[in-house]
Amino acid sequence: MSNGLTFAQLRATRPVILPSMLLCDFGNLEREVRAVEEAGARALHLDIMDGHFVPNITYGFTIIEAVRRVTELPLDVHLMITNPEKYIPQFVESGAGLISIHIEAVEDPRPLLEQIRSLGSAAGLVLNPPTPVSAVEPYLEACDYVLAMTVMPGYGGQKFDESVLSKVRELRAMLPPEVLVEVDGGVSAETIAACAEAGAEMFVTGSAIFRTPDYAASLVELQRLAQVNR
Ligand SMILES: O=C(CO)[C@H](O)[C@H](O)COP(=O)(O)O
Repeated sequence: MSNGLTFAQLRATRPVILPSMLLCDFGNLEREVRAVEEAGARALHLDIMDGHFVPNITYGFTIIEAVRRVTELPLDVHLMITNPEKYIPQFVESGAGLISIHIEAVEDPRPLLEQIRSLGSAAGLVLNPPTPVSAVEPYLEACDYVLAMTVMPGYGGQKFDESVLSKVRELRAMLPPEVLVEVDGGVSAETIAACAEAGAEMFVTGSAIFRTPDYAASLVELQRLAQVNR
């Protein structure tokens, strides 16, 4: 199976809401993937945590491969791990169409971003709430998207950090239109419009979908609120 729509095809459908599988029922993974796809999701977000870069531990290649087997949606794989350079090819092989790495995890992200692109996936650079935009600025031309974390990474269900909105604005002003700004953490019906207004066009949402009774209704509402006229 292919790794789904290309990033360019996905970008053409922005704004994009990405359900974060971290919050799904892993005992029914296939059913959850099919449910969000049927609800209208056009891409999925998968969080890889190693217990070193972040305190939590999630899952690895096996789960990415399992999700890849049941959907052709693009998989946006967020690496919250130390030494991401050891694992990029295997994540691409597992089915990751988009891969993001943390600026805080590496000395120089450029070779990794280039490697991700050379293997045919879209390359993203992530910054945590305390990290300034100046830290990622030298590498922006090697990125297809930049993920501004709106919580400290590690767990779903945290409170959205409003102070990150100014960084989203700063990034949007700096980046060419084809490079997208993504937000992740506490993104909900209450916070998504402010993110969109600041310039975000990719929205990772865990609780705001998986902790609601009707995934389709939640996705439609988030999609409506993310629509801003530029
Ligand atoms: O990266 C993450 C946590 O580190 C998750 O993607 C994110 O927190 C999603 O959950 P929620 O929308 O409930 O905040």
